[in-house]
Amino acid sequence: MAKKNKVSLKQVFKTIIWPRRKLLFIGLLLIIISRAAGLVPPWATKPFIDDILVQKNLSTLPTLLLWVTGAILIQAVTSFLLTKLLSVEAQHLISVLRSQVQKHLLRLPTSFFDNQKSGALVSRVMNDVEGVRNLVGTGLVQLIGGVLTAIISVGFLISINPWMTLFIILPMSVFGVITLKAFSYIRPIFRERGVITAEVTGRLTETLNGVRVIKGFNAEAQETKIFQQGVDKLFQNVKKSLTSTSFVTSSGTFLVGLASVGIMGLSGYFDLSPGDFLQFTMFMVFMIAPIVQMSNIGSQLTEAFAGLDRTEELMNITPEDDGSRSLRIEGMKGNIEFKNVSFAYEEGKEVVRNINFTAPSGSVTALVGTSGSGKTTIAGLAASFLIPQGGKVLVDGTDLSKVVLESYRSQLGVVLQDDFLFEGTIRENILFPRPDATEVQLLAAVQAAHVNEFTDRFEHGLKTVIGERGVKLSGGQRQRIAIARAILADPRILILDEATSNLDTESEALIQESLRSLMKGRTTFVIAHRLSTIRQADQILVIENGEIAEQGRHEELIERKGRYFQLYTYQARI
Ligand SMILES: Nc1ncnc2c1ncn2[C@@H]1O[C@H](COP(=O)(O)OP(=O)(O)OP(=O)(O)O)[C@@H](O)[C@H]1O
Repeated sequence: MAKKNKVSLKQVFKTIIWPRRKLLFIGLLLIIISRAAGLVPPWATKPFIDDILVQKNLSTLPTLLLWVTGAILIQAVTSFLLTKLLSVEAQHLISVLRSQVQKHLLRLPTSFFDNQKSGALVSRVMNDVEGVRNLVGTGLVQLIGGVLTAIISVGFLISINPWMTLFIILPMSVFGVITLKAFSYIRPIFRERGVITAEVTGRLTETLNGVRVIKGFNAEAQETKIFQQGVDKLFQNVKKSLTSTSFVTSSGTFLVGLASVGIMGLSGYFDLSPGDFLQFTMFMVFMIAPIVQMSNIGSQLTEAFAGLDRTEELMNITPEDDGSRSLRIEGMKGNIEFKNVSFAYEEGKEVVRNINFTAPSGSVTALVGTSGSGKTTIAGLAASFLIPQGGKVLVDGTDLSKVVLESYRSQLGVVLQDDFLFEGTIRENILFPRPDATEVQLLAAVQAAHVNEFTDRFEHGLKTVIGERGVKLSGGQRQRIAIARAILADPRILILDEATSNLDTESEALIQESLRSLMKGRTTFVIAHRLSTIRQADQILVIENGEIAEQGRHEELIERKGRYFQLYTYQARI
């Protein structure tokens, strides 16, 4: 599972900085040029005041103006290039990282998603990696540039007056220590912010998805309260970090002010010329400004690291196909065998046990039983979504837990109760497992699933857009699209969770027919709710408390007058 991870500087350097060393080097070069040019105006103050203003020696004025103008121009051009080069690369990196995280996420086992809010995961994919903008973007380079400018400015300051320089370096060192302390305090706050944002986003997504239930139970006020608590938590977090960042900024301002007061006093004592005084003050500003700026950039970098910490945590979760699976099943027949299978979601709490049965290639196995008896779990085991803790699931005699998932799942089709359809056209939704299918194959699937019976009535036929921005479909129509999709995918093994919703007789008949086309010739596991499906099944497994209570065909089981007979007789629906 997830390790609590803290991204090390070394790691960041190796994976993010080093691969972009050329670009960052150019950035650094640009920043050096820009900062060097930035030093020209303060340097120019001394000759301007002492020679031109005081001595009235105007001959050097044009040269001086030219120098300053040139320096300003260089600064403008370099800052433009810096943004263009580095910010673009930073944004590119963000998109690469987002894709990597999304890809990793999809490789995680379904059990991972059982315990996560989808909105929270969205936030982790989209927001947590944003921070690298500050690492690769101008942030890091500015930081280095700032340090360089500060160092060069100190050199100039010493050349003007070493004692006065010492006087300003002291408060600045205090400031440096305060800043460092503040950042180590802020980093966990930023990390926590990511967690809170994800939580709040997750809850909000759930609220919006479940708006009918919320309204139905008149629970708006309660949801609002929960959301308010969430955003307040976020606010408290931001407040905490704001307090420390503003403390850093204010202490910076105070110490700078203190240094200026000292310089004023000392310049009288050391008897500086007006030009020297102004030059000193300007260089001082040039030394201090980057240090203050560094505190801002520092907080950006801290944020970046906090986000990367969280991304790293996600990336460290072991994917379901972690390389330990090595067998591929070529030309699958689709014989499935459960051998003494047991499974527990939580340690020590087995929900299915001692499951033994064979589902020969092309047969239909109906799973029936009361709610919570373990039907979905057994289907999940057959679908390779779950791995048995005891016993084996064999596919054509091969242990499924050793099979490369992609090689198995490419032969698997899943049609679930509330099968999800994408926002898009009906055509796209059917083509989604097999985008390269031919028109003939598509239309065959459409006909077999009786989708054309309602799409023919639509103006745009199969190209009708469904979902939020399109036509709303009935439950039965959605099911038929899901069935057409599975027919087109043409899997060897099919997992079917039959919808429980009651349909009118005509739709019911159409769906039955569609399902018949779908199941034909495929090894099917159906969590069955309809008697018509159950009657057709080659074998019925009656599941009770995680075990197979009875097994056989409909007629046999009825004759046996056991558990199945009870279910069949006493319940309107199984
Ligand atoms: N992700 C999970 N984590 C922990 N326990 C789970 C999880 N999913 C199911 N269970 C538990 O496992 C048992 C079997 O659940 P399962 O979903 O397989 O039953 P089912 O027969 O399919 O029920 P239903 O007909 O109501 O869908 C139940 O007691 C359920 O609480």
